[in-house]
Amino acid sequence: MSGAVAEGRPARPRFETARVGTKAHDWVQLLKPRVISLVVFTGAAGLFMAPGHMNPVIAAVSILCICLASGAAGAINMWYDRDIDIVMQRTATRPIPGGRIPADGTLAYGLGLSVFSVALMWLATNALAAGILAFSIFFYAVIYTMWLKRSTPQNIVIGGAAGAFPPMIGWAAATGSMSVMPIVMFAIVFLWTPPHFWSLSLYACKDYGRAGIPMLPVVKGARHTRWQILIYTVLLLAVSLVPSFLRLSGPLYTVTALALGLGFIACAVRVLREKQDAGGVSLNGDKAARVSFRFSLAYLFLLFCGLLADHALMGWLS
Ligand code: HEM
Ligand SMILES: CC(C)=CCC/C(C)=C/CC/C(C)=C/COP(=O)(O)OP(=O)(O)O
Repeated sequence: MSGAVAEGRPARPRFETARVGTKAHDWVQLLKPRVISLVVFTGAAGLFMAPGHMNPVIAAVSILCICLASGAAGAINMWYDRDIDIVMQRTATRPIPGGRIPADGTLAYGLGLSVFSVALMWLATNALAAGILAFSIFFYAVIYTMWLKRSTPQNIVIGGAAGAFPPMIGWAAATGSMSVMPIVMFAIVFLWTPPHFWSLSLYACKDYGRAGIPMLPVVKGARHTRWQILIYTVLLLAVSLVPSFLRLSGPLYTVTALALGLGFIACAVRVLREKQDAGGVSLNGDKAARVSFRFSLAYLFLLFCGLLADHALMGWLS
């Protein structure tokens, strides 16, 4: 089965698909390693925030499982999306559209790693962690990639849940149970995903239009997307302060969340005020949106660093 290409889509443009790196490098690229790095960090943060002491070897295996599962889901995503990746400039040189890795091999690789990571998580920790891990793979590979991505401009709002599960998986691996803290961490990543992705989509909009993907700027326009980015950064600031209101974290985290949240809102305001035409399209090469996308990555990393540092400090002081 392959992802259906919408009828009437323009013939694929010619992009540079020259060989990039080695075969081993290509197999690693199928896992979306740079995205994994942040996914794994949020999973590890969930694990380290959990109460009690976890055997360090089991902790390392749990983090490895999140890494492999996230990569597996990324490989299945690349297998299914091979028909649209080839028409988008940003993705045209990926291993499958570049003709360097066969599609069937990618599917087998993704499915194999999925089964392996879930089974290993179950053996090493518990059924709850393995269950949420399996559901995350399913959510990203099937619900987001095969269904929502091609059918609704709310694709990444709902689909963003897939990338928000890792803190819950980390916590479940450490405790075998669920609690308010990992659910708040889930909510933070969930609300972070729209401004993260829509910032990028503002300057990758032509690519998505060409591929027939109903991303928000393609369907509702750039101006609507700019407002949505601002709305979500405000919601994100509010939710990021929940651990402080519930007294689950201390002043170090509160200051970090406030500073980063206000910084992200400032980025969103700059995106909104960017020099633009009547349709909201930037006249400035989407400079503000590029800054906002880069800030989103720093935001999530530093916010969770703040949470961990605060947790360590409170433990040390008590
Ligand atoms: C449905 C949810 C999400 C969507 C649609 C999305 C989309 C994207 C896209 C299209 C890129 C550019 C990748 C490229 O050019 O190859 C990107 C980059 C990135 N995303 Fe996301 N993302 C989502 C969720 C997440 C989550 C949950 C995380 C981690 C917690 C994350 C971390 C990253 C990182 C670290 C990069 C930079 C990769 C690089 O430097 O090449 N994303 N995202
Ligand atoms: C534990 C586990 C399974 C976690 C899953 C985490 C995860 C990989 C979340 C989604 C991140 C992402 C890069 C989405 C983009 O997909 P896209 O298809 O819209 O982007 P593309 O056009 O670059 O392929």
